[in-house]
Amino acid sequence: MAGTEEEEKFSLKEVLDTFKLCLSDSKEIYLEQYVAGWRGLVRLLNSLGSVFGFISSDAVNKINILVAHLKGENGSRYVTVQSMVAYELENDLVDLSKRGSHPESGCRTLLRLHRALRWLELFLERLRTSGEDSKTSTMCSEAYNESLSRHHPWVIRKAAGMAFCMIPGRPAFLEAMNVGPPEQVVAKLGEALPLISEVYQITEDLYSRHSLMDLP
Ligand SMILES: CCCCCCCCCCCCC/C=C/[C@@H](O)[C@H](COP(=O)(O)O)NC(=O)CCCCCCCCCCCCCCC
Repeated sequence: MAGTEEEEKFSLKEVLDTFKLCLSDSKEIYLEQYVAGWRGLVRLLNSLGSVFGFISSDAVNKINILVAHLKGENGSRYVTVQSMVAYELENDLVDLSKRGSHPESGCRTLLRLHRALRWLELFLERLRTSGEDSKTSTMCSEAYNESLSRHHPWVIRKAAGMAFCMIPGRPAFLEAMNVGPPEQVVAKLGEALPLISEVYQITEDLYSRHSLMDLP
């Protein structure tokens, strides 16, 4: 379900900028910018080929759920991830142990993207430190096995494994980031990663403080 916006050219710089804007001075995470960061990543994924469509459409689906909360009548409670968690928990809007009347809570939806952000962090760190001959597909599946895979059933793991084999090689992948020559991409990744890690860690701490790590 790639809309025109998703089809625009991806630039790593732009994703970096939105993740930068994500954090308030008091380290709260603005949901609108978080979602914008994900939109940028979806654009890159779409530009890599239609075999990744099942992955990007799940991400888009989750992005859209969060946008609907943001634009909904209680949108003001969804301005930051912290305010969203507080609001949904205070008002019993989260299915905590099994799926029930809140299958699209902001908390459970964001948790899926949050787990994927860990994959991204691990993958980009491998990419950043990799040599010219390293295989992107190996980096991708190693990062996946260390993170997201434990949350996915066998059939998704299988499909993801097949998709990883279709990832372009390192030179083409770096080029797809639209930053410039490989050294510049590596430098940009060096800037992007601490930010992504910080956003990940803040969410992780928030979710574990509220025992939200296993939301169904
Ligand atoms: C570059 C290759 C991209 C590989 C992406 C690696 C992640 C593989 C994830 C496979 C997910 C398959 C789709 C289905 C997932 C859902 O079952 C599952 C659970 O949802 P549910 O509880 O609502 O049922 N959903 C999820 O875990 C969320 C997955 C979201 C994946 C977003 C991945 C976006 C990746 C963007 C890559 C961009 C490359 C970065 C370079 C700067």
